[in-house]
Amino acid sequence: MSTTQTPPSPPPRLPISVLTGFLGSGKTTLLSRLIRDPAMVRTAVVINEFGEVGLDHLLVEQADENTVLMDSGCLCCTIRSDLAETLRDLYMRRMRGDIPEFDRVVIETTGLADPAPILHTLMTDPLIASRFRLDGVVTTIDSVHGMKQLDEHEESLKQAAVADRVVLTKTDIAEPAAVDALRRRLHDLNSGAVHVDAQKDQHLPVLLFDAGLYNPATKSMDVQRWLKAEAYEGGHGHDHQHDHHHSHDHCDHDHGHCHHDHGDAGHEHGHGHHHDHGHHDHDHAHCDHDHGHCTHDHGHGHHHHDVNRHNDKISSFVIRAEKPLPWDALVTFFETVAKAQGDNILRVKGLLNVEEAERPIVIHGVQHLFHPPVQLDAWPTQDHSTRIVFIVKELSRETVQDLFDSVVNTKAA
Ligand SMILES: Nc1nc2c(ncn2[C@@H]2O[C@H](COP(=O)(O)OP(=O)(O)OP(=O)(O)O)[C@@H](O)[C@H]2O)c(=O)[nH]1
Repeated sequence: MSTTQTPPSPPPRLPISVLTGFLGSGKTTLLSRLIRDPAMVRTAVVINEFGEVGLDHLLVEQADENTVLMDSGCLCCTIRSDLAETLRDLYMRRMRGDIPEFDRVVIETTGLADPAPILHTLMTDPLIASRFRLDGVVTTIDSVHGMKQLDEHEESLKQAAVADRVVLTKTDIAEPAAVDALRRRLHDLNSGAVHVDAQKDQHLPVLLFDAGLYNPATKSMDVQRWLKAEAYEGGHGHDHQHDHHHSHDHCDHDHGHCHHDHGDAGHEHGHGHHHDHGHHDHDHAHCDHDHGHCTHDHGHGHHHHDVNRHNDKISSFVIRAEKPLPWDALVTFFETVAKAQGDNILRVKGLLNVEEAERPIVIHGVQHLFHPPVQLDAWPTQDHSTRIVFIVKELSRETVQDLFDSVVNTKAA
């Protein structure tokens, strides 16, 4: 057989990272740092306006009025009429050779954007979905105002809830106790996200990108790193292992808090400092609550997302089943949950043990839309249970679990 008979394989889909975050939370500041970084070579960054990232002295070449090349090798382009058109256009110009080849895209969203429709576009527009894949959502959170924004703006909550990477900004000007309280709240909202500190962390491109299922470092599907079911179930130990160097001390810090809360909280309150801003009083209230809650978690080995200490409408949990499940039943479950609760489901990620399949199956959904399932080569660990992570709004774990039990009938398992 000659190799010429092999049909050409489709070009690999380019990873897209969506950068979101509330108004003024530091997206542009983060981007202007990123585009100067040599590790951003062969990255196309879609920004709202050139002016805001201060490109002038870094500019190497202007490809056209919408696109410039930086001396870091990063390509910057401004958004055209809408995101879908911008991406299609970018891809075509890359194909034609009008602009340098790029291997990755980063998209800046506007501060008030609900990320779900953006993720929707990426998944449903046929031309986009066949050429790009969502690598991950990066969300900037303002350490000074973030707590208040989470309280008052649902978009801010959603942005934090769907994040794969949470970037805490302005930690240089926020009270350490407020930053800690914010970290704990973010951990409760979405415990699988890796936390990055915009002020302290170096090597941002490495920390922020390659959050998806495919791990370019190992050239394989890294489902453990991506799914992080243990983190959503409150299993702290596992998370550390799989966060590897990316999460380093911040994530340790997060988790450490739940263990050391008593001491830390005592310390924070004992000092009675920083009542200079109104919102700090507010933070303290959160801290008090945190303190008690963590005791509860550890004392009972309880899943801490069930009771949301902030009354956030958003929560995350894992549905788990030990025995292999019939594919039909799983499909019915996903269809039913999507139909009944699609608007309340922000993200679903799952590793499935399917009766009819020899190997594990991975699914990934945003609201009522699901990516085509992917079959892995092997189970990542000895644990062959089905684990489905749900990040939801105004939807209880019981509702989803009941539906799962009634459709998939695992109660006896
Ligand atoms: N001290 C400090 N200031 C920061 C940090 N990050 C951002 N800022 C400042 O916060 C303000 C808002 O930052 P931007 O980067 O413009 O925020 P943005 O999210 O792009 O804002 P919008 O485009 O309005 O949504 C600017 O004055 C920044 O200089 C940080 O880590 N520390």
